[in-house]
Amino acid sequence: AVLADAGCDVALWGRTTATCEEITLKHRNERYLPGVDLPPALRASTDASAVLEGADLVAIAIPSQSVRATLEPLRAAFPAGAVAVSLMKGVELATDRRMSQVVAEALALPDDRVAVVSGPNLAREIAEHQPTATVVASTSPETAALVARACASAYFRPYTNDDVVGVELCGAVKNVIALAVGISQGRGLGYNTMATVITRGLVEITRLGLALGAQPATFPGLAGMGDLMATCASPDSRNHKLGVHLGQGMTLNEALTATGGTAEGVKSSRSVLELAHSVGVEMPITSAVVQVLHEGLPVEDLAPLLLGRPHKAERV
Ligand SMILES: NC(=O)C1=CN([C@@H]2O[C@H](COP(=O)(O)OP(=O)(O)OC[C@H]3O[C@@H](n4cnc5c(N)ncnc54)[C@H](OP(=O)(O)O)[C@@H]3O)[C@@H](O)[C@H]2O)C=CC1
Ligand SMILES: O=C(CO)COP(=O)(O)O
Repeated sequence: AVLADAGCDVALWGRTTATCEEITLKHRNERYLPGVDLPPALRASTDASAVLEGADLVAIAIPSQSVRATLEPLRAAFPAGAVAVSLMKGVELATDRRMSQVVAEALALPDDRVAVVSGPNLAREIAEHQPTATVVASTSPETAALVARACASAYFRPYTNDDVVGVELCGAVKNVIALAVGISQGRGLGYNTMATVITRGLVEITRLGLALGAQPATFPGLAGMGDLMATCASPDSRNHKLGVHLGQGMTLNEALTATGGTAEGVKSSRSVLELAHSVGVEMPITSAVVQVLHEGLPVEDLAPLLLGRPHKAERV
């Protein structure tokens, strides 16, 4: 819808016939965006080859852990010269790879034909044309500029960036921090706790990013602080919501069912922590979230675990 509103000729590929027909004929997607009118020019089909034919730009928006398996069969149909755009905010569990790396590998594309879009971009608000901005990152300035031109509209403002590593890590790790904020809110804790988790969460994101070669300026930007704020503040965020359910005492399975949709931080928390271990970076909030979600740590032990660590200077 963003691309169509920006003037692009857009075809969608989906795997469900009824959803594709609903989008093309009724300009609605009631399951994912109830009540939202989609641009009438949007058309959708389950025929991937037909949708990909002649495309200049291919935007990919599916759950991170399904990207490789979904894209590999499409490699032969991927249009020569087209740019792939990753909208995913996760890290592949089996390989600890960022999504632009998975996309490039699955489609056999060079880095300069891959871009990443990430920022404070909650889907429903965008679908309602509420103003927001985003970051378009690519190792190629030409590719980033092409994607930015394609998606810019009266309600959607893209900024280009060459720091793909930083932008992608911001998008993946903020989901883990939003889970921690949700857990604290589910336990009835207030704004001091929320601000502490967000601020120290940004420190974790920055530390990991710098160790992996990201640029410092990315972290206070839209993909970093911007998306962290949106996701941790919004009751619509799936990661935030799932954290609230856990904080209120649900098991992980109960919380996944109650939340619905994809909460990327659940799986990516593990791959992010593995990445941190691989470069010797300490991520106490991420580690505590992994322990609550996957290792049986009771939610009431999360805060004592974090606050009981040895005291230290703030900028370490
Ligand atoms: N929603 C949001 O506000 C934002 C999401 N993102 C990121 O975009 C990515 C996709 O998220 P989102 O769109 O919310 O995810 P959803 O869970 O809403 O799924 C989106 C699409 O992925 C398809 N899908 C689901 N599971 C699979 C699978 N196993 N294999 C292939 N396709 C599948 C769905 O198809 P079907 O209907 O047939 O199941 C649907 O068309 C995530 O990485 C997320 O972090 C980024 C910014 C904002
Ligand atoms: O990434 C998002 C907003 O920028 C969406 O967050 P959730 O995946 O938690 O819903």
